[in-house]
Amino acid sequence: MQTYLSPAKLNLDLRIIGKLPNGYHALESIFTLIDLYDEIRIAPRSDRQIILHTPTDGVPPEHDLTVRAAQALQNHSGSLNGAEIWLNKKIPMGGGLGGGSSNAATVLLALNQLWDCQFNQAQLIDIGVKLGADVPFFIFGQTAFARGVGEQLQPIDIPQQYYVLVRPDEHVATPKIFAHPDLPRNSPSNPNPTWDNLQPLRNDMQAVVLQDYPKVQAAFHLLAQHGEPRMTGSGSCLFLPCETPQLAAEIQSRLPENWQTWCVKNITHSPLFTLLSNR
Ligand SMILES: C[C@@](CO)(OP(=O)(O)O)[C@H](O)COP(=O)(O)OP(=O)(O)OC[C@H]1O[C@@H](n2ccc(N)nc2=O)[C@H](O)[C@@H]1O
Ligand SMILES: Nc1ncnc2c1ncn2[C@@H]1O[C@H](COP(=O)(O)OP(=O)(O)O)[C@@H](O)[C@H]1O
Repeated sequence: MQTYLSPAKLNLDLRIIGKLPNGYHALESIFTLIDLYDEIRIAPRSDRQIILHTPTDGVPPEHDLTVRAAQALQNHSGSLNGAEIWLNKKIPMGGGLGGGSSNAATVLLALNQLWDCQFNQAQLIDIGVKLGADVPFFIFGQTAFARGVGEQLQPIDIPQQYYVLVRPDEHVATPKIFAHPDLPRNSPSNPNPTWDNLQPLRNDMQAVVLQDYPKVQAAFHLLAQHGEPRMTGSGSCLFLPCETPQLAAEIQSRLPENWQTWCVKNITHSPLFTLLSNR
């Protein structure tokens, strides 16, 4: 049985450029993968049952994005197969790291191969976006500039970076931030995005989160003593870019011991990239 690594993401830059007809916000964002992974083992079954052997606290198995992704693929392909799934979660949930979306993308890519569905990348993205706005990026599987709600993707070159990643002890409700009256919603669109012309990088959701969540603000100010931290997605995780892994480790060692912290780096491609033979 194969083990698949399901990576986390950071939004290195995130701008809100307007609203879409369906009320969702139109975003432009640099997404990168980082080397913090959940592990997923999958064994195909010859009946249609989908069994998650390792439910996560607080997530009923039928709501788990691994199960929902497998069911979505069954529905779209008409496959008569099923799957047994084991999920070892290491990516904190609800922190803007996209773990659930990554798990969904991993299951779609793996079962597309194991069930021989032969969907190409664009077809899997169409199936995936209905499970969550970040799923298309994880199927795309490489550093990307995203538009729309995150489903229009193009590759973008970015430098190798190391990050101190911090999970403040606070849960930020994404819908509340998108509905916030003070959220900026009119950043100009960038027709030709590059790493250089997007400087200085920013996250349009950050100011309202810092304003409303004191623990995120406190973590931000402490990290700011060592560099220029930013928030990923709608938070609450913060990352501090560092030029070397040594510097990241040294800064991490000076942070309060009761904080949840990691030293991570960006990776150019997902470990799942090779599963898409039919790009
Ligand atoms: C902000 C981002 C950036 O990567 O990441 P996360 O913080 O979730 O990791 C995503 O766009 C998060 O998209 P997604 O994960 O699908 O958001 P959900 O929690 O499902 O959205 C909750 C609610 O936020 C609003 N919403 C969401 C996305 C969007 N582009 N515009 C919106 O207005 C909608 O009202 C939606 O019902
Ligand atoms: N396999 C899964 N892993 C993580 N979260 C999941 C999963 N399945 C369902 N969820 C739900 O999705 C929510 C968002 O999770 P996640 O993608 O990790 O965070 P975020 O959207 O902040 O990046 C979780 O709070 C949880 O309720």
